[in-house]
Amino acid sequence: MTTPAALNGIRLIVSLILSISALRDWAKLLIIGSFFETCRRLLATLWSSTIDSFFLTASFEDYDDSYKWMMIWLSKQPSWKNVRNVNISTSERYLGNVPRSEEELDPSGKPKVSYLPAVSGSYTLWYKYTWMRITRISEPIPGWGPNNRDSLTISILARNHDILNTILQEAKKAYQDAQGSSITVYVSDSANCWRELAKRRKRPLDSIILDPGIRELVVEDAQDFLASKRWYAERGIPFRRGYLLYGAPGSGKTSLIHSIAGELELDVYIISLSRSGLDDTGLSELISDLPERCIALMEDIDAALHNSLSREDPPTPPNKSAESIPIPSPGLPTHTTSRVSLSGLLNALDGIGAQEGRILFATTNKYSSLDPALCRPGRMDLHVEFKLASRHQAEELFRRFYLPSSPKTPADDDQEPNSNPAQSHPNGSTHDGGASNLIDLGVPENTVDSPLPSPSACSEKSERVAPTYIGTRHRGHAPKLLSKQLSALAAQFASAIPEREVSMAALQGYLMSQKSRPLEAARDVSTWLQRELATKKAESETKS
Ligand SMILES: Nc1ncnc2c1ncn2[C@@H]1O[C@H](COP(=O)(O)OP(=O)(O)OP(=O)(O)O)[C@@H](O)[C@H]1O
Repeated sequence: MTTPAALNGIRLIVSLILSISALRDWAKLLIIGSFFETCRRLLATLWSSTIDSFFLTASFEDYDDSYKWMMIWLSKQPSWKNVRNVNISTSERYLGNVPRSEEELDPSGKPKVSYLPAVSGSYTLWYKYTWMRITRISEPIPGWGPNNRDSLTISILARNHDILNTILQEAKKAYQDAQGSSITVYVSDSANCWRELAKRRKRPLDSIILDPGIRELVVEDAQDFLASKRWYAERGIPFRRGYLLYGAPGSGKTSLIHSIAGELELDVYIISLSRSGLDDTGLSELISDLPERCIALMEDIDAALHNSLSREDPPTPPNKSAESIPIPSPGLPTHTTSRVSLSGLLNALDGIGAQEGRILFATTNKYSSLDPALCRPGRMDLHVEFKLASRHQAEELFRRFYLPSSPKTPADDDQEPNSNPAQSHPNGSTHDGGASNLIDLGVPENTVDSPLPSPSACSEKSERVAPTYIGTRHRGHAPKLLSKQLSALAAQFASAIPEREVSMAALQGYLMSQKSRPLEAARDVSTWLQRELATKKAESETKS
């Protein structure tokens, strides 16, 4: 209870304080200030709740695919082109590395410029009679040095989510349409996280020329597997499938896997067992982070075995620095200090089965050197052998290589001027009247490029100094051949190829050297072949 004496005391103190004029002024200031601050806060709350009820705000972070959707969508907006202060970009990075369609490329094949929101810029845009504000912010990521994280914020003057949903659907579709023609390839980084390496155009399956039935065997098996999820679940069998493609180098193993990925619309995750710093735990992490439907690819698994895998955890090699260990396969890290053990790999492969719908592809050139435990069903269910080129493959490769890329005109079928290329003029022009312009190789006789000219061969007997080079030059396009001519040339080419002696990659390399000269390609293949086989023999003698 407050006694009257205490009340009198308080009253006395207050009147004493108020009697000091400065204190009185401060009190007034305090009250007025508080009043205005309260009003300001009220107004701010009112404003933000008004904004919230009229505006929709959505944020997109650059680590999420939706950011790429929006960037693509924005770059395609007609009204966006009128915006001032934009970033001009020809880089694929901001647009998710999606391959551009033909309309988005300039005549030289380079991407046309894209207008992108400038960093720290705000823009207003009209879309379907709706006003919106777009802000792009770039902020440093703490602890990641100069790396920045981008985000895009879109505020739309709308009461409900319909317009945002429409934009998102449209943006996603634009992205997927662009992606429809490509597959994404991922690799793991040193922190054992998957990161996008590249987008690759889908390779048509029929461009992989194998012995009859092989391509269909693998593709149909994979298709059937993906469609059998329930079958596996009902029987309690882990929903997994492993393919081991083995055989000659350059026979199309990797190409087939990428092509199948395109056919099945699956992304490819490259697991490099020989990656520096990778150990059993890291491998399990990587595998458990794979998405539900994808292709996990382990290339040259024998090289990884040879270099880094053992039954037990391998000891650190004495007196041998990580840098001195050779690289097992191209495109992968240059040095290996991988500490993956075979048992770790086997466990990880079984772990793959625990996840739904993953397909594992492994390739090797040394089938016999693989541990039987690795190859057993359940880990590698289907083993497919890839051999050196057969005559059939050589013929098909030739046919595809010189197939005209422009659409076939009816005139091609109507005019069949000279179906026997052996009768054509040595320089490639035919002598049959009206259709002679269909084949005009435009090269003088005896000007066949050597596929791998020695530097000295390239630089000799020329008055002006000829460029010195190794490799084959890329020259123009082949003349248009009629289908009969193409078949005859392909047969002539294939008849010179011995069964299973050279790889498809070597044949492709030879045809590249004759890119615009199909007649010479068929005519001179024997000469090239002799050289090729002699080189191979010399190489194998050096090895043994
Ligand atoms: N069967 C084939 N059909 C079409 N092209 C082929 C075929 N085999 C190889 N090639 C061509 O040869 C090149 C190398 O092929 P790829 O990398 O697929 O061979 P690989 O068997 O995986 O070789 P490696 O075992 O050395 O990795 C590619 O450019 C590919 O186009």
